[in-house]
Amino acid sequence: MINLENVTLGYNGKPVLNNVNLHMEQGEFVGIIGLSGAGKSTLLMSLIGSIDILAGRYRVGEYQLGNISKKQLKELRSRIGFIFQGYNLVDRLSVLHNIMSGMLGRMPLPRALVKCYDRDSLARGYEYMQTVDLVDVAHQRCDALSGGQRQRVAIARALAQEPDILLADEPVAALDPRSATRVMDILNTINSRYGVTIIANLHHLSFAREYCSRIIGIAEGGIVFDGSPAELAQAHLDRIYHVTNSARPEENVAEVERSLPIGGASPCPRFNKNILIPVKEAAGI
Ligand SMILES: Nc1ncnc2c1ncn2[C@@H]1O[C@H](COP(=O)(O)OP(=O)(O)OP(=O)(O)O)[C@@H](O)[C@H]1O
Repeated sequence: MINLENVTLGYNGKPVLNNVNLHMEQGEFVGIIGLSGAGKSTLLMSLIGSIDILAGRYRVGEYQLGNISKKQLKELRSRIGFIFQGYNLVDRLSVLHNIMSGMLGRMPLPRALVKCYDRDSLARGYEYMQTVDLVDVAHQRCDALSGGQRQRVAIARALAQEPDILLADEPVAALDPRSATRVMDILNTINSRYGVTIIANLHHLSFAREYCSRIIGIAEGGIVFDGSPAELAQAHLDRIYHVTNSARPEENVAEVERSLPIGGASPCPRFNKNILIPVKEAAGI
C-alpha cells in the first residue's frame, strides 16, 4: 500500500511536484504519463526514498518516508525492484548470473559473498528466466544481447528480488515496437502472476491505455489526472501534453514535439536518455 497526503517533492528545497494526494493498493498496474520534465521520474524515485519530501505524509507499506532510518530504507528498497533505462547489467556475466544476482540482497552475507545459491533459488531463477523468455540464451554474456533482451534480463533480475513493487522508468522508450510490446506483455504477466504492483513511466500513451489499470497524468507541477484508461478523455490529454487549442492544428503538434526529448539528451541530469518517441501518438493527437 502506498499513501501520499499533501506531499510536495523537490530538489534542494525547490518543489517539483506539489500537494500530491495518491493512494495505491497492492497489485495495481499504474502508468505515469506527462511531458518531459513534468516530474514522472521524480515521483517514481520518491518511492524508494531518493527524493526530498518538502511537505506532507508519505507512506510506502509500513514505512513512513521522510522520517525513515537508514536500516528501514534499506529494507524498503529490498522490497522494491527498479528497472532503469540503461539496464544496469553486468555485461561480462551471463544472463542467468545477472538474474540470480537479484537474490543476493536477501541472502545471508557469507553465502552472498561467494554467490552460493541453493537449489530452490536456482529453480526460481530458472522460472523468472522462463517468464521473460530468455532460457535459450541463459549462458550468453549480457553484452552480446539486443536492447530488448537486456531489458528482459533487467526485469527478471528485479523479479528475482521478489519485490512487492516494480518501478520502471520508461521501460520501452528505447525499444522497437515489437520488443516494446514484448516487454509490456512481460510486465503484465508479472503483475497478474505474482501480484507485483507495477508503476511505469510511459512515453507511449497507447501502451498506457492498453496495459495499465490506472493512469496518472502529471502536468503543472502536480497530478492532473488519476483514473482508468477509459476515463482518460481528450481534455485531460490536452492538459497533460499542454495542447492549448482544442482544434489541435499542426502548430500544436509542433508545440508538443518541441517539448518532448526527441533524439536529444534528457534535461534530467540523472539519466542521459536518448530516445525517439512517436510524437503524435505520445500526445494522443
Ligand atoms: N537531480 C536533480 N536536481 C535538480 N533538479 C532536478 C533533478 N532531477 C530532475 N530535476 C528537475 O525536476 C523536474 C522534473 O524532472 P523529472 O526527471 O522528474 O521529469 P520527467 O517527467 O521524468 O522527465 P523525462 O520524461 O525527461 O524523464 C525537471 O525540471 C528537472 O530538471
